[in-house]
Amino acid sequence: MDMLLNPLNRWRRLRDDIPVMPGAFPLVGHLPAMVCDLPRLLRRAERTLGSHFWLDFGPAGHLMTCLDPDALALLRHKEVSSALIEEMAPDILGGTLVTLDGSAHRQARDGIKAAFLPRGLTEAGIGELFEPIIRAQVKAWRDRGEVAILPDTRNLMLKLTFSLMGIPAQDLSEWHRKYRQLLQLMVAPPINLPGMPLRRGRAARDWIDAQSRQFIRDARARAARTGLINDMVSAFDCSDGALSDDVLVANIRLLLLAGHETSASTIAWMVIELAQHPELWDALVEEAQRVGAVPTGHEDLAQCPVAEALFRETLRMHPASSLVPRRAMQELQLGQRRIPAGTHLCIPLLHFSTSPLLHEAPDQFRLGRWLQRTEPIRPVDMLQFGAGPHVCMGYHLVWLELVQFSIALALTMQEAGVRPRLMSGVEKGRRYYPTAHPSMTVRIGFS
Ligand code: HEM
Repeated sequence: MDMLLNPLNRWRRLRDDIPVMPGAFPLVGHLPAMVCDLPRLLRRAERTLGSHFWLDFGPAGHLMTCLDPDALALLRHKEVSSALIEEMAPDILGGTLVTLDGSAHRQARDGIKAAFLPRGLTEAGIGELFEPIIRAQVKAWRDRGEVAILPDTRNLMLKLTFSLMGIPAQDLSEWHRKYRQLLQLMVAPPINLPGMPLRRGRAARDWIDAQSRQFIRDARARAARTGLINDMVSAFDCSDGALSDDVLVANIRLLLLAGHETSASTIAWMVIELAQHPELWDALVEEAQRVGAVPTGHEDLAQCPVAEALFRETLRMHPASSLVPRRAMQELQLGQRRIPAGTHLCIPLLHFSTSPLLHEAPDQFRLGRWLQRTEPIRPVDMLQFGAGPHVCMGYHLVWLELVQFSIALALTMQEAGVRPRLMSGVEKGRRYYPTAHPSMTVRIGFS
């Protein structure tokens, strides 16, 4: 960690009476430590400064980070705005519904949300659409015998996301490259020169948006085609000009991005955990053999409690969205502190997801905490998806695809008499921000 903090920035300062975490670098602030070892940064800040402190997000400025569980209530607070997200990532998320508040947000969300609820997913036959794609991917892994897991789950998620949206899966490797460049904008230094991440990221955003405009034109030309883009275009065209094509393009960009990185990382972690816990693999195989086929409808998911527990525990231990930004619109009480109006806030989902205040033995990967519970899932049990008006729209979709994936993996590998095995270390190279994911080099063998 010491290497990731600036040794020349040691003095303690206060802003609005709240301590600023020392160790920020010029231009990039605490971003190096946030990207490479966020848990340790948060632990150190808590130990030395208490539950409220400022982190320096480089170009995005300082965000007041709160480790008191009261911070979770900010996600539902009427006087807390999401507009800060647009200021922090204008090139990636500008104009998307995740940055809007109040009725503007509701209007944009209403146009899409039904398609992501269990009924919408079932009516559109998403489970049936995904099943052969997932099956083909795990069969390819079985045949190859060993894979670099994250690049492969990203590839799988891109295929699934494209099929969901109704986009033909062409140029997947080019899309991957553009995604990586786009995401770099979240941590890019503000230097707009050729070859720099900022310049490359903006070019990637323009490329992705140009593709989306073409998809929209195609959807309008062939209105009978199915897929989410078609539904979105129809909903937007019915809004009598209230919603422009720019909004549509921005929200397609959001959906392509939101559904890709986060789910790919979660699936990769799921396989890594299965490779590290042979007893969990055995329990999953037993369940897969009992159900006998990959489930396709939401109503079938209840038959797969082990796979569901695996989905929930993987996300609890490895939440893909680690930090959520907000702005206080008026003075707020947060834990023991008064927070002035206008304060930029950071809600560390990663911290709460693995907090002993919310979970017994939080560092242990235990399916039992889900399998043995008798009460229904509460919002705090799925905080990895946020909460309140902006709660993730992809929750039911991710649940479906992760259960489908784990059952398909267990059936395919069991038939071949093999199981997943970890072929490399997992700690080196893992990342926590802007999205959390395992190292690109983690390898899994099937033998
Ligand atoms: C493991 C996978 C995923 C995780 C951990 C995750 C996490 C999150 C979180 C934390 C938020 C709230 C952001 C905020 O409050 O500022 C969010 C919002 C959102 N997510 Fe997800 N997400 C996942 C997958 C997906 C998928 C598959 C889709 C769709 C294809 C999706 C679509 C969205 C959208 C559209 C929003 C914005 C909702 C709004 O602002 O009203 N997500 N997600």
